[in-house]
Amino acid sequence: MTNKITFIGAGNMASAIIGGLIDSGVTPADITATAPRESELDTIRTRLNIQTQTDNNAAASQADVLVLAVKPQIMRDVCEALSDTVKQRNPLVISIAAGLDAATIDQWLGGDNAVVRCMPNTPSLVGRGASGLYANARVSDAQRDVATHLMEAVGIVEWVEEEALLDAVTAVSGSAPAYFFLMLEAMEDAAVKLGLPADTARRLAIQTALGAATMAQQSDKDPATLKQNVMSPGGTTEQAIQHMEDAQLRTTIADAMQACAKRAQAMSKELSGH
Ligand SMILES: NC(=O)C1=CN([C@@H]2O[C@H](COP(=O)(O)OP(=O)(O)OC[C@H]3O[C@@H](n4cnc5c(N)ncnc54)[C@H](O)[C@@H]3O)[C@@H](O)[C@H]2O)C=CC1
Ligand SMILES: O=C(O)[C@@H]1CCC=N1
Repeated sequence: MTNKITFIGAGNMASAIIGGLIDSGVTPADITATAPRESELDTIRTRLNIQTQTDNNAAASQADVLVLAVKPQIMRDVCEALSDTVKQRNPLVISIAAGLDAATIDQWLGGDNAVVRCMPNTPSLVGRGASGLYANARVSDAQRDVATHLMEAVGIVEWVEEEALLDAVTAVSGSAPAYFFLMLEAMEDAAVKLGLPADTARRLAIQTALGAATMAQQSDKDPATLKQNVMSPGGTTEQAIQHMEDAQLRTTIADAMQACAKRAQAMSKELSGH
């Protein structure tokens, strides 16, 4: 990819994506990241050998792709201050901010922009991310490919054709690393109650999660079948799964994901002001 890419914001998500891009062969000199403080930029420049800037407009004036990676609460100020530069340069804009719709980002940037909205997740930090992407009508097929390439540097990419579906993406992948971390916490606690040392329990639970996810990814069998394959009739797993079913774990998960998607919708209204 020969495009010049500018990241507005150089925090966790931006540095994860930049690291992935460099690993996938993008020339570090083609990447610029911005942040208000030199001290933060020093770290990322030394580590990744990219260009850095404290002036967002100077960085955006070079960009073919402009990735907006600041917190949603400051996005309005950041976008409005970039609007003149963006009008002149006309880059592909990719926003990774949670809860801000493409039309709002476009409006804050002055209108008529090609905007891709992306919902990534934190496993992007280790190259195992899952991102949902939505493009507004101004995004060309070539620009879609650029956005796909960019986010595939840190994981898998799934496009949605209706923006509202990004709320479902938030529920199933954006927020979902936390569900699995909760499961790991609970399993470790329970194993300690059964007598195992905490560090042993943690290692076993983490490896099991990794193994189960890898099997689910590599097998041609669906998760229900893989689950059934662990459950010997009259055996131990059957007892555990029956307990989870009786306790309505599926309903709990469905309700939690509904609450997550609902909050994504509400955040969008709060942040965009409509
Ligand atoms: N952490 C997560 O699980 C997910 C985060 N996101 C989104 O990613 C975005 C970034 O999140 P993180 O990287 O976790 O945050 P972070 O706090 O690590 O990074 C934010 C960056 O913005 C910089 N910044 C602050 N003011 C700025 C300004 N005026 N101009 C330029 N840069 C400025 C900060 O110095 C920092 O480098 C957020 O919009 C968040 O909603 C999306 C999905 C998942
Ligand atoms: O909890 C949040 O609001 C953000 C969005 C997805 C993950 N973290």
